[in-house]
Amino acid sequence: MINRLVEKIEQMEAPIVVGLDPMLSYMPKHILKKAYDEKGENLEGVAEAIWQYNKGIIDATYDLVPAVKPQIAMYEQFGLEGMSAFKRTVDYSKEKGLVVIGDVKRGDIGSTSEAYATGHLGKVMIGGKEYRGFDEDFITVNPYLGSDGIHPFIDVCKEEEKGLFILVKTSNPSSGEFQDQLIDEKPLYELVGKKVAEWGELHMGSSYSYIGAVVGATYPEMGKILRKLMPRTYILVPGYGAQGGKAEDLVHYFNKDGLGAIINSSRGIIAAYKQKGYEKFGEEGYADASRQAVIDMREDLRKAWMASK
Ligand SMILES: O=C(O)c1cc(=O)[nH]c(=O)n1[C@@H]1O[C@H](COP(=O)(O)O)[C@@H](O)[C@H]1O
Repeated sequence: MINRLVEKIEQMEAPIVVGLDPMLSYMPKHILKKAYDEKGENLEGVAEAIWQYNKGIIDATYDLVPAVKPQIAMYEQFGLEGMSAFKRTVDYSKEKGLVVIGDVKRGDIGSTSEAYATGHLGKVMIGGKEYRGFDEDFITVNPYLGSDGIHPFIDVCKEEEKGLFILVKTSNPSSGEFQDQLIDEKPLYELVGKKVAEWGELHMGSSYSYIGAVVGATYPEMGKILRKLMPRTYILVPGYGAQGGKAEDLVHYFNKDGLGAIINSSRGIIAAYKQKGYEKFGEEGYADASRQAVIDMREDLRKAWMASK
């Protein structure tokens, strides 16, 4: 799957992931009303609205971007109905040829990680028949429990030709509280980055490993160091746009081949119609606004890359 992701990034000249983090406050009124009229003003109605909203964005952007990243918490908050909107979103995105990164941030003791890996990336056999759970292509994983919490995910990825993005340095303001702590004079995120690179060397696609890393756009100096520490690791970079990450900060997350990083934007794309510069689209045109936001992001990244040469 890492090879397919890299190929799609190259073909589309867009190292961009659309983050599908639907929030009710972004939902255009016409979508909410239609869903409530059909399914009732309840969890089922909300789940229907989420699905319709996502479908509009996927239809408007799938020919421009290689991947989407549905963030499971945004669905989970609406219980089973929300989770079924998550699954519909995963399946539909795959039908449209998108690589799906399930942002699930799992990680536990070995046996529990095994079950998470099966549910999100693998399969179960029941009565001699094969069943798949959420079946994303990649998932995000939290490495804090150590190797035995990570190996079950790697094993399933190897078998299924899928992949991981392991949290190394996160984009949030307090990420340094633990991640920047020094151990033998090295910050923890560097130790984790080294470990991710080691796991990655043993699990390679053609030019990059299918064991990737997450490094936030909001810490560009650390991104630069981590890029060098993990040369063959694909880096998923959240924090562009809404969290303040700028295109010029991101050039060092890429290798000289122009590859090695994929930048996520969630609110900046899916709620573009609410933002300055996109007013002309209005609520009805939210999906067209998201398409325009992808085009603008691609241009922003391209310009910064060219300026760095
Ligand atoms: O794993 C992630 O995707 C992630 C890691 C991180 O360090 N920071 C971070 O913001 N994210 C996710 O990336 C998305 C960022 O959303 P926006 O800030 O709206 O672009 C959310 O889904 C976050 O959960």
